Amino acid sequence: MSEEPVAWVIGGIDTSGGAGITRDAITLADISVHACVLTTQVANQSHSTMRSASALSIETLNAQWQALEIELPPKAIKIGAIANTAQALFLCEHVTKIKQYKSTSCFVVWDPVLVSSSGGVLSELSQQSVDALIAAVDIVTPNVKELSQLSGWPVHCEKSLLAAAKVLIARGAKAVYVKGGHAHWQSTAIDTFVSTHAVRIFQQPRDNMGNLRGTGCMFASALAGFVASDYDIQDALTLANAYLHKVRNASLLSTNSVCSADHIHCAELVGFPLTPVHYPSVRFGESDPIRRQTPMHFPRLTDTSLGVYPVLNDISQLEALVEAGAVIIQLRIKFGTQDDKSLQIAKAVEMVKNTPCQLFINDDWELAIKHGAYGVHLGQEDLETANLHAISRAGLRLGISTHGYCELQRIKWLNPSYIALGHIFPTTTKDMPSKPQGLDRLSRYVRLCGDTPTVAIGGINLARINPVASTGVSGIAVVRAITQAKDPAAAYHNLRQQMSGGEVISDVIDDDTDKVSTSVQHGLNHE
Ligand SMILES: Cc1ncc(COP(=O)(O)OP(=O)(O)O)c(N)n1
Ligand SMILES: Cc1nc(C(=O)O)sc1CCOP(=O)(O)O
Ligand SMILES: [Mg+2]
Repeated sequence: MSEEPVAWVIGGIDTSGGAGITRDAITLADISVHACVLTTQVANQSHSTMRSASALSIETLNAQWQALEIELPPKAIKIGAIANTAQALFLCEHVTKIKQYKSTSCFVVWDPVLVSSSGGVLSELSQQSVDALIAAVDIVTPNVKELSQLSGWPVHCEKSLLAAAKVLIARGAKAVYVKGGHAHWQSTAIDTFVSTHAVRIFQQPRDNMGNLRGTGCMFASALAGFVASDYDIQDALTLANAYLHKVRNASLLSTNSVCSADHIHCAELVGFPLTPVHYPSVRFGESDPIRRQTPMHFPRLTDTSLGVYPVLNDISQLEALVEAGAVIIQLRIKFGTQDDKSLQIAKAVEMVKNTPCQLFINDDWELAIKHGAYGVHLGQEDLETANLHAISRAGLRLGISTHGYCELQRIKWLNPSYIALGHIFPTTTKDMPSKPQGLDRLSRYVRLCGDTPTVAIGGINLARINPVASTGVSGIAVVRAITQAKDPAAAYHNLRQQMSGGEVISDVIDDDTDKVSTSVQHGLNHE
């Protein structure tokens, strides 16, 4: 059996290979996802014309479904062209069932291909079957024209686009992602995600779009593939958007594409998007609070070789760690009155005065300004309420938490002093709504941050610190590994030593960080 996650693609065969399930399978292979293909119809077409299309029977569609269901269950399904109402109702019923009885969840994308990119009408579905399908799947990915057809509303500007997407939500859609590639009113390429509780706007420079076929298929199959690879929906959308941008760039640059005929391009294989240039900038809704004003810049860090970054619950361990040589320390006081916090922050600022230690205050940005701290650390939720201009005007540095591609691409707008990347391993210090990222993702995030210093956080201890350091992060933040140590300064010293090449016992992701840490500590003591 394949080690790769499995995604099913259900749709038409485009005989030219430019779009349809052939293109879906190529896209999934390009991002290391195993594709199972179920055919709804055969569309006899070249890149420029469609001659005819013949639908497969429900029996044949069902036979394909049954052949796969037990042995190759999908983590995600991408549905493309559906030939007729009977097929739409079949898919509705089976998607609903597979989502109900599967122990692992199955994410379903419907790319509502109503007209082929070579100009042919691919399907006419009854309103009832369209509505049922919209409500059965997890996300619908129309372009502007398809959104207008599905919603029955004219779409001619951002406002009407949002209104039409909300019409689909009101009809039972869980989420809609509108591809703005051909939206004539946009000067940049803007894709809009609308769900029952969130709006995300993805923006790319408008490249010369060329005549690349199958981009809708590629986006939706890449989205299914990234969800099958365990990315959450907003990260999968960010990655699929970046993947498409990379495909477009590569395909238009290519001069020897064998598919290039009459200026119609076939997509190049490009693999996982790794470089910042392919990634969209992201806004959390039309009125994202961090976009209230022009792009901001926070002061650079004085020393960017951060090393071990102790995150302390109060000031009791601060002096010892400053003396141990910590280049950066965070005061993260979660309990107590404002008066008590104010007192501790004032004392902390005094304690690091005339030392090289860069002191960050977590959350309490007003107290940090009041007492003249070096910097402030804020999470995504804190950004909704903090006065970023006040922090910037006061000359404080800003560190920001992120937990994946989407948040990372959102906060780049602020040009923070450092970007925190978490949580890398399981942690018991706080409840995390997201999954642990692991080392491979961490390496990729570090690359995406470019010149901005990075900090890894979450479940890092003596056993794990060396592989974390190998990813190239500028700093490694720890809470328990220092605050729960008998001798915090010695723990800091050991972590720093291990970071630069000591023995590594294990790189397992488990929830037993303290045990691993203790066993390595003993190992070092015996040396
Ligand atoms: C270095 C570093 N990274 C992440 C965090 C977490 O910040 P936030 O998401 O605001 O959560 P709280 O710390 O406030 O619980 C951090 N504090 N430091
Ligand atoms: C405070 C915090 N923020 C995280 C994030 O991912 O944003 S993880 C985390 C807890 C880190 O604690 P420990 O080193 O004890 O695992
Ligand atoms: Mg916070």
